[in-house]
Amino acid sequence: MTQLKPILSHVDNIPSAGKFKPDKSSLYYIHHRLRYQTSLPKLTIWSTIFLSLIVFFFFLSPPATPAPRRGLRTTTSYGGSGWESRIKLSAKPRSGTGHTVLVTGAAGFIGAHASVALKRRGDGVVGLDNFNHYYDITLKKSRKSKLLDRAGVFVVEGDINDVVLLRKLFGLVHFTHVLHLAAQAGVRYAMVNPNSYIRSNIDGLVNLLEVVKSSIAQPAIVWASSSSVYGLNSKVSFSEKDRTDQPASLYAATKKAGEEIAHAYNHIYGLSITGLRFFTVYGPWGRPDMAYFFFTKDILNRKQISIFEGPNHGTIARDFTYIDDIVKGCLSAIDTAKKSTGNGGKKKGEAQFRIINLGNTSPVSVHKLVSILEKLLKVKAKKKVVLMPRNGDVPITHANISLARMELGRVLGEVKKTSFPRNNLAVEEYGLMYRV
Ligand SMILES: O=C(O)[C@H]1O[C@H](OP(=O)(O)OP(=O)(O)OC[C@H]2O[C@@H](n3ccc(=O)[nH]c3=O)[C@H](O)[C@@H]2O)[C@H](O)[C@@H](O)[C@@H]1O
Repeated sequence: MTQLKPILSHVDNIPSAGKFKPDKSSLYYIHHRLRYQTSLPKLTIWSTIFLSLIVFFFFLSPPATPAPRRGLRTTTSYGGSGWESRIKLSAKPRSGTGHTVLVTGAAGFIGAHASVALKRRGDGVVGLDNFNHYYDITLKKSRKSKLLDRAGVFVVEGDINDVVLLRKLFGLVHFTHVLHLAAQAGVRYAMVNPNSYIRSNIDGLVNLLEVVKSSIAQPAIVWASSSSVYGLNSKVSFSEKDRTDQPASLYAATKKAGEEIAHAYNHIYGLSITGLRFFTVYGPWGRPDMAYFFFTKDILNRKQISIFEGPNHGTIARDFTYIDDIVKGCLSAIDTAKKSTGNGGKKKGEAQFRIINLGNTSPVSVHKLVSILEKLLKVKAKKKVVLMPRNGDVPITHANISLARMELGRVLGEVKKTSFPRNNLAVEEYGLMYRV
């Protein structure tokens, strides 16, 4: 500051040109000033040429990134009459008695199967999916083009955290139900990317419930919870009455939090909500992060697989549940869901609140899973038995589905006890990955 001040005051005291006998430092200043003044026209010319060149090359070259498509990603570009009419068409049930269902996570494993089943039986369906990169996006795109498009289900590419989009959808269509399956799945990945679980399973859920509760005709909600909420519970089989306050992973904790959040919205706003606790769902078009899927791939590629074991060679087992049974459970939950009692954010009376297990009721050990795969693939697996890492897994899951049988009656009566896998699914799925 002390050095700056004299310099600045000197500059301030420069008189106008001509009446002034410059000292050395003033000369220096004037020299620069003159140079600047004389080079100004030149600078202007060069700048104009330079800018023209930029503009010329900008129009000549192709865009580095594609322009945002209408109705996708950015909230400002949603809409357009074409986009809206496709949504309305997809939302239209075949008959007056059909439901109109918004399926979130429609390009996901369970979402795609459930959307197609709803559409095929005559319900109106609009899908919503953010096509994130948790696993190979080509699989999601293939589910869309080969299952959903063919069945006539329009999928909006967007996020459940996008409130503007959600409001737009609820303004366009009077959904009778929301089948909320969009979530960050996977037990072990929660240690890699914990925030994605909060974003999808907590923030996303709350955003959706906020929009649903404010809508004029509140739809009933059926959503995906998880068997993982039983956590460290050691009592089998798992009944809905058992404790669920000891999650073993952040994933499980977010699903449990979801159940509590759902209860609050049911209590305050009269939203009809059914949470389905899915037990390790498998089948065609399944998720590549699940053991049956990557075991198949690795066995075929002669790569070593790790089989988890508990302490003292304890068996690790899962109540693997076939996708068709889960889809039946979802549809039945929709059919038996009572209407929400509120509208526009106001509760008019008590509303239905359910939490229901959906599982096969016959746990299969990981060893058994691998031996079934070996038999089907006709390849001996390179197995390495390792102590189950403490990264969210639990030793065993086993569903008690008495409540499902009671509540979902008609449809779940058909759930058969299946041997695992019911057919050559894992192999089919592997083939599928290579066709996409
Ligand atoms: O039912 C559920 O609630 C959960 O089911 C699955 O989670 P998980 O049962 O862990 O399914 P996989 O990841 O396919 O694992 C199946 C079995 O293989 C075991 N495993 C996994 C990976 C591995 O390398 N080795 C191994 O032995 C696991 O411990 C587990 O017993 C899903 O990934 C979750 O999204 C879902 O919520």
